[in-house]
Amino acid sequence: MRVRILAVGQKMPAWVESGYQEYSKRLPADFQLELIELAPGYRGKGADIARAMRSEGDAMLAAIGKNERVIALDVKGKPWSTEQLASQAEDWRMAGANVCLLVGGPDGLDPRCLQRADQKWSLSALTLPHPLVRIVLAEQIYRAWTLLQGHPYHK
Ligand SMILES: C[S@@+](CC[C@H](N)C(=O)[O-])C[C@H]1O[C@@H](n2cnc3c(N)ncnc32)[C@H](O)[C@@H]1O
Repeated sequence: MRVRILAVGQKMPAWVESGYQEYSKRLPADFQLELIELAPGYRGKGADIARAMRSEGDAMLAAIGKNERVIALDVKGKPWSTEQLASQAEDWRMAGANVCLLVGGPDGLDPRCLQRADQKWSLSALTLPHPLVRIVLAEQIYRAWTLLQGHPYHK
């Protein structure tokens, strides 16, 4: 089974890279977690934010695999407990499904990406900075995997 994170934002600071790696590297080969970083739209002087989000949306929609289950990370989505995430992951594994998780940039996800999603997942009622979201995802996916394995990490 493969889970891909499609996230807006490249050239992240070292703490983001190492936070993400800290958890993603713990997962075994048969539960792959892959991070695809997408270029942010232009937000410099005179930027048109709607246009920046459209270009991020174009890249994200093009990167979604043909048969992937698409889950948008959205503060207004449905909250899942770690147990619910583990149960979802088990369903995905049993169905042989590949999954992609969409993480927006500073201004959120392009509305077309939210429409394209099969499910919308909220990590919290708090709005998190987009670099932190990929780390939280890696940790929660690792935690869900340990729960399925009966590993003592999850208490
Ligand atoms: C800085 S947030 C964007 C905030 C923007 N105002 C919005 O409403 O989406 C960047 C991205 O991180 C993800 N994100 C931030 N907080 C989240 C949360 N609590 N639950 C799920 N995803 C979240 C979403 O994918 C969002 O598009």
